Amino acid sequence: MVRGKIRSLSVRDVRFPTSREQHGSDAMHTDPDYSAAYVIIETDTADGLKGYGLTFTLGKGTEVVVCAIDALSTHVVGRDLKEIVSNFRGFYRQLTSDGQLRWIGPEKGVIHLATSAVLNAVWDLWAKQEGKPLWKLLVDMDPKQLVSCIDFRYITDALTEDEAYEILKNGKQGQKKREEQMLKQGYPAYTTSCAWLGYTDEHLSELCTKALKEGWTRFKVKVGADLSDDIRRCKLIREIIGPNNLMMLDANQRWDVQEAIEWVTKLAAFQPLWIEEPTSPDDILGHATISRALASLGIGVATGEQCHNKVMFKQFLQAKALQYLQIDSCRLGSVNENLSVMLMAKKFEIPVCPHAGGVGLCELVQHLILFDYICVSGSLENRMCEYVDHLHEHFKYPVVIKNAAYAVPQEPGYSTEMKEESVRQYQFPSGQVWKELNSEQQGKLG
Ligand SMILES: C[C@H](O)[C@@H](O)[C@@H](O)[C@H](O)C(=O)O
Ligand SMILES: [Mg+2]
Repeated sequence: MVRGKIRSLSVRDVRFPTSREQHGSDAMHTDPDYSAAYVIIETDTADGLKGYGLTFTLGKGTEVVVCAIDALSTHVVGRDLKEIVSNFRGFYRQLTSDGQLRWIGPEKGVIHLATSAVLNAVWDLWAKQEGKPLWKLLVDMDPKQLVSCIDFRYITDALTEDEAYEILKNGKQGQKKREEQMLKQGYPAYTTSCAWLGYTDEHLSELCTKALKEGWTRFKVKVGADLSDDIRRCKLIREIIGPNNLMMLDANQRWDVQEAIEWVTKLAAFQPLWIEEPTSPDDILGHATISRALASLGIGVATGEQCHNKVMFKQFLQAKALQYLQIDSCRLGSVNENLSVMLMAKKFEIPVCPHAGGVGLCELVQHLILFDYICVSGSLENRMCEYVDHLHEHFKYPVVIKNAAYAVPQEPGYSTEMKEESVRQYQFPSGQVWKELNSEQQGKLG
């Protein structure tokens, strides 16, 4: 049973020097240090359970998010957990409507990433207190209660509370069977680990060959910086993976609208399933234009990792501007806002294929996509969840991949807890790893 008053909220700046080996590199983020603003909430109960939450960031951005989390903590500390979850919509509204802080959002950018980290910690704690993994907490919840976690303000023209309730009620049909199926076979995944933009051809060939042997059948390739490089790399990968496996492309917002159409048309011969983030993540009509232009080539548009809230997703759906919707567990306002987006996607019949990777994103989003399959979409058609093979060793309950699918997590909580030793080592700038990198740098300079 949910219990206790929140006694403290602390936040740490944890960074991993992934840029040194070009892990995570793409056409716009050439030196990403995968990082997390990592939140811990403690209660006054004697059970010792804590809530862990995070949001994914890159290097320097983390310190700004940490400040925003500190600023939000006044809404959390001193609050009764039962009171929060029994009016979760109200609590969400309170966090996102702070009369002063909303000016630096609202519901977007740094302040929204901070909101997500805080709420992720609350969901983790709630699931732990119930003794269930988060996906199971959601699956077992009554549709009325699920709906009560969602703030419908700004989306009722696309999805009303009654419609959301209907979708969830209908989703009950066959739920047990789908849950068992997931426990047996896991949720299908694709890999992005083989073809970061900064990898050499040799390295990506090695990684692709190895991934194929491990049973991967779906591969994402970074593109967008140089057309002749893209043609060479896509050709190489298509040759390795063969004609029947899936290839997806990701340009990370590099192009203008017309440029995107022309560039992707030149890559069409390699039969990509989608082009991800072809242009600015805010350009809904631009994405719609690209979608229309590429439809006859059989290439869809995917986006969402930097789609900052449910209003944006609503418009993407209304404008038919995406064919694959990529929710993100840490960019949207936690489970609450992700629920609303999954339900809108169901109504508009668009498959949800979550963004993952980074640090912790796979750990978190696996819970959401399991819920989506079991209770909302009920379908695996055109659906898969991203997987990236980095930094899982720092989590207490890391994701498990079996036969290119996410094995269903069993431990109570949202899989957000990091190993204390990792947090200590990688905390910026005082952790041992950063101290050593810093003195190495000083040595080079001196
Ligand atoms: C900077 C990051 O690694 C991004 O390149 C990454 O999130 C990527 O867009 C993805 O789809 O996984
Ligand atoms: Mg991407």
